[in-house]
Amino acid sequence: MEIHEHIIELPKKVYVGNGILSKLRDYLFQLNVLEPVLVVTGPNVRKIVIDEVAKGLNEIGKIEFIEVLDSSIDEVNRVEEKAKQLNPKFVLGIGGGKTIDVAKYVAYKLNVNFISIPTAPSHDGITSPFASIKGLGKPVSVKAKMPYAIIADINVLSSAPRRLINSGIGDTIGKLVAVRDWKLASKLTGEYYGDYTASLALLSAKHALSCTRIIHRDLKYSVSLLTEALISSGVAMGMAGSTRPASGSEHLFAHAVDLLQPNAALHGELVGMGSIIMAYIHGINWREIRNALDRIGAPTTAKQLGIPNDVIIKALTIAHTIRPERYTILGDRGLTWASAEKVARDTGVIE
Ligand SMILES: NC(=O)C1=CN([C@@H]2O[C@H](COP(=O)(O)OP(=O)(O)OC[C@H]3O[C@@H](n4cnc5c(N)ncnc54)[C@H](OP(=O)(O)O)[C@@H]3O)[C@@H](O)[C@H]2O)C=CC1
Ligand SMILES: O=C(CO)COP(=O)(O)O
Ligand SMILES: [Zn+2]
Repeated sequence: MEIHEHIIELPKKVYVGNGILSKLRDYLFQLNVLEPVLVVTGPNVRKIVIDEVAKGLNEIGKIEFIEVLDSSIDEVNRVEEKAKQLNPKFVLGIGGGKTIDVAKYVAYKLNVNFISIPTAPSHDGITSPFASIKGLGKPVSVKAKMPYAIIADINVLSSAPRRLINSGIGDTIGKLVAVRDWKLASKLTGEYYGDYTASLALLSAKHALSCTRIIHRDLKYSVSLLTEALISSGVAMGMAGSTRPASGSEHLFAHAVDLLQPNAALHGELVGMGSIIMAYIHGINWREIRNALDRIGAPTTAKQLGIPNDVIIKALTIAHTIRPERYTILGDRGLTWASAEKVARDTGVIE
């Protein structure tokens, strides 16, 4: 068997627990965080966590905050300009996926340490060495910095709006399809398939499925399970050196919808919906995925998201063009309009 040559990137420390943001100061000392520090956050998040964060950062020394509105290259450039003036030793990203991506990408460009402090369990970029930046020419993620450390406060994460929590479940359930696509590609094209990283991604998906059964009675425990699943999916990406274990045809559908109708839905919501359709095409248990998403109130129909049927069908017909180098069940030619309409109707995604 040929040995695949690769570099494994992993975070140095991962702190997970209830109310641990109050110990931010201690963690930063443990991590030898040196000033100046640039804190990248978002306008909503800043209001929610600012007091706790400010307390923790008080004794560090020179700190500056910057708020980002989206994960566009323009926002990256703005944060980078600020960073160049400050010359930070550490960049902290505090917020949802977009904020973390911008912070992570700027830290990568300037080669400074990055600490990931998620405030919503909505995506697996919490730990991955990749960032989704809009305006770089492709709707998919690019190489960025593996977080030096992650501080995941379950109190904060479980207080996030339920829609964001559900979205993280959708992003994670997507791995059931992504791993299928990867295995298929390895059989058809000879692409390297990493058994270990694929298993890790699948394990995350299985735990996300369990979350859908227990979240009604134990939100905090479910969010802690989900957070670990998101972290280990990110670790799978770091080990694989690519997002392959975590992103297949279900993500291509999500990226395609995002291109056709930007901001129509959260990333994980579209991934969840894409997973239903792609599982159907793979011939695996798509009903289990749909039922799991229904159970938690995550969207399983285009109507729930206010997305017109034509957008869903068009997205399915262009999904294979989004990342042609990554083979999936959609093949090289993708779906015709008629077959896209049929799969979307058969799965109940469109009426
Ligand atoms: N790098 C990677 O490997 C991955 C990247 N992604 C990317 O992540 C992004 C999706 O992230 P997602 O988090 O879903 O969306 P956003 O980052 O857009 O966050 C959605 C909203 O939630 C708010 N928010 C965050 N935390 C809280 C909280 N605790 N309470 C109240 N509001 C909160 C944010 O506020 P505010 O306005 O303050 O930001 C924002 O308005 C996509 O761009 C996707 O491509 C997804 C998966 C993997
Ligand atoms: O969202 C991701 C993993 O959940 C990253 O996927 P992409 O590489 O397709 O952007
Ligand atoms: Zn994703």
